[in-house]
Amino acid sequence: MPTPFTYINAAMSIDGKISTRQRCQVRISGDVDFERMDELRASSDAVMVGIGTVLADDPSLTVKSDEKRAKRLAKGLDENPVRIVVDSKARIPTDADILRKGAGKIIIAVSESAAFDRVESLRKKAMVIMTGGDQVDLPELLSVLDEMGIKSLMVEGGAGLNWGLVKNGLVEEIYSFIGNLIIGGSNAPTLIDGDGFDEADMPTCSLISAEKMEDGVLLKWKLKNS
Ligand SMILES: NC(=O)c1ccc[n+]([C@@H]2O[C@H](COP(=O)([O-])OP(=O)(O)OC[C@H]3O[C@@H](n4cnc5c(N)ncnc54)[C@H](O)[C@@H]3O)[C@@H](O)[C@H]2O)c1
Ligand SMILES: Nc1nc(=O)c(N)c(NC[C@H](O)[C@H](O)[C@H](O)COP(=O)(O)O)[nH]1
Repeated sequence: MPTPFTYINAAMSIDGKISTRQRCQVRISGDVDFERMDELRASSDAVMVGIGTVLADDPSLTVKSDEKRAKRLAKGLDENPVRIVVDSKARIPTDADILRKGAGKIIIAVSESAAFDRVESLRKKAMVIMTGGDQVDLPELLSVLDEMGIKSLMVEGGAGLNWGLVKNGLVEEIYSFIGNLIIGGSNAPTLIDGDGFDEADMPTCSLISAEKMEDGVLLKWKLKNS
């Protein structure tokens, strides 16, 4: 089944954490990285996050630069990419920034385990795609997105969604900015959490580039998915 070109973009600490043990947002990267992230958003058909990220960070996932939004409009695109939340149980608050801020299509991906009334109230604010029994079926979801014309998909975390996508062999590239701080804590989320791989199943990557950026480094990896 065809799926979009899917890549993860994240910022992590020296010790691989993407936020604190309390799951509080931490400023890991500086303005240069946020500008790069905005460029990626503007050049992608869609941007996706997990519900954990919405509940922790309340992102809007909009393109921040007026110039980049104008460029998208000039190309006949919406000013923002399609914004997608993977939210198996339809837990997203109706006043989440993603539902309130910015123009363009919003998709909430739920599973059959989501409460009917939650799903119905979300339908008033966003398009709802239902896949999977207890959890969203990520391969099926990505295939539906591809059929809808979404050919490039930027994933902005968090740790659980990143795991689900990598485990299913759906991620082609990972861009991680490593900032100059140490967060620590065995319960702080890392770039990829979940159950973890057995050694025989660990995906390997080839390094696309390593670039010094501010007081950190931007690593770009290509996964060798079988
Ligand atoms: N530094 C960064 O670049 C960055 C970016 C995004 C998020 N974060 C941090 O990550 C943390 C959130 O990560 P998280 O792991 O708690 O939440 P998450 O955003 O990864 O969402 C996880 C949720 O996705 C849902 N899900 C549905 N179907 C799934 C499937 N098939 N596989 C996996 N998940 C599925 C589940 O409900 C799961 O609880 C926050 O602390 C946030 O600040 C950091
Ligand atoms: N590149 C990057 N550097 C960081 O230091 C950091 N903490 C994030 N974290 C990503 C996170 O998901 C943010 O919450 C969204 O980038 C916010 O998105 P909005 O501006 O609300 O659209 N990302």
